[in-house]
Parts: sequence; structure tokens; C-alpha cells
Amino acid sequence: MLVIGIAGGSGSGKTTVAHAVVNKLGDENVALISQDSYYADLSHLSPEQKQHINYDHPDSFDNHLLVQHLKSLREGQPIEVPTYDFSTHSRTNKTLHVPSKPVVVIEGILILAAPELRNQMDIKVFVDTDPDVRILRRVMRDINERGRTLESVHEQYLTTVKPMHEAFVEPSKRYADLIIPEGGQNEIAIDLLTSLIERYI
Ligand SMILES: Nc1ncnc2c1ncn2[C@@H]1O[C@H](COP(=O)(O)OP(=O)(O)O)[C@@H](O)[C@H]1O
Ligand SMILES: O=c1ccn([C@@H]2O[C@H](COP(=O)(O)O)[C@@H](O)[C@H]2O)c(=O)[nH]1
Repeated sequence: MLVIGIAGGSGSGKTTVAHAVVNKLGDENVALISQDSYYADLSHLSPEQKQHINYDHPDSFDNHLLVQHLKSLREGQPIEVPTYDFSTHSRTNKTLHVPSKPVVVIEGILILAAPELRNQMDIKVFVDTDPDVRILRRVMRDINERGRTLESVHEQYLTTVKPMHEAFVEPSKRYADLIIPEGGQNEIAIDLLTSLIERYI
């Protein structure tokens, strides 16, 4: 099994690149896992408390479960991926059944910041997009898809997203084998990445 990690800041285009890779290689060959699905379960907190959590710190994720899941996939076993509801900042009670496939793509803001995850990866990618473009995309997405207001996106960006990006996400770029500028519309980089993966499958 080949494991590809796709990291990058929030709004950089990681998910778009990951979907482009799956579309080109076929979902019979590639399992796609998002680190967002492994946000720690905070169902014991009140809605008010959940709004003030730092979701951009490496400790926000249950990486232990993610590593266990990657090991199961490597052994040919299917996994049950938790699902996460961003509008309520909670794990739902549903899971997604993911069978083992020849290639696993895992995408997330902090997957290269965690050595235990990096050690599982064969190819490490960082999607590098300017902060002004990322925040504009995030504003649109968080309001349209994640139930946020402009004020809440503004407040969260300045208090946690930006400082954590600078402290943990950006420095993790040094671990990347491949840096993709601008993400999802970079057809040449996506073609290069898929050709590289095809050599293994
Ligand atoms: N190259 C691009 N041009 C315009 N919009 C884009 C581009 N790439 C991604 N987007 C949009 O920006 C938002 C964030 O992209 P996404 O791939 O989900 O980023 P990430 O997973 O890094 O947060 C989405 O709404 C997506 O449709
Ligand atoms: O409950 C939550 C969990 C996460 N977030 C924010 O999501 C982004 C990561 O998702 P991307 O798809 O990579 O943008 C992260 O920056 C968190 O701030 C949240 O707001 N609430």
C-alpha cells in the first residue's frame, strides 16, 4: 500500500488536489481520508465551550486512531472513519466504511507536523497558497458550508488559525517531497503526482 500525505494551510486547496488525484486514478484504487475526520471527540463540552477551542493546534486531533487506521488498511482490513460536523464542532454518531485499497491519500492541515503520521507516508506533498487567497476562500466556505458568520471567521482566524498556521503548518513544509503552488488548478503538478503514484500501482 502506498500512502500519500497532502498537507497545507486551511483553504490552500488540499481537498481539491486530493479529489483530483482520486478522479484521475479511480476510486477503486485510492482511499481518501481527511485528518478533519479525526478531530478529537469533544461531545462532553457545551456549544459555547466548543466555539472557543483551538482547532488548529496539533493536539486537537486523535492521531493515535488515525495511525491505527492506517495500520489496519496496510494489513488489508477495512476501517470505520468517524464523521465530523463542522457546524456543531462535533463527531457525529455515523462512520464511513473505507476498504483497504492500493493507494491511500490522507489530507489535512497538520499531517506533516506529526512524526507518527509522517512515518507512515511514502510521498509527502504540501499545497502552498498565499494567506490572502486562503482566508478569502475560507470566509466563503465557512459561511456557505460550515454555518459561520463573517465575525466568527474573522475572530477565529486572528486568534487561532493564523498563529497556529505560522507555528505548526508552515514549518511542516520542510518535510514535503513535493510543494504544489496554488493547489487545485495546478494541472501540471497534479499530473506529475498522479504519474508518480501510477508507477507504484
Ligand atoms: N484553485 C482554486 N480556485 C478557486 N477556488 C478554489 C481553488 N481551489 C480550491 N478552491 C475553493 O476553495 C475552498 C477551499 O478549498 P479546499 O480544497 O477545500 O481547501 P482545503 O482542503 O485546503 O481547506 C473550496 O470552496 C474550493 O472550492
Ligand atoms: O470544529 C472545528 C474543527 C475545525 N475547524 C477548522 O477547520 C480547519 C481545517 O479544515 P480545512 O478543510 O483544512 O480548512 C482548521 O483551520 C480549523 O480552524 C473549525 O473551525 N471547527
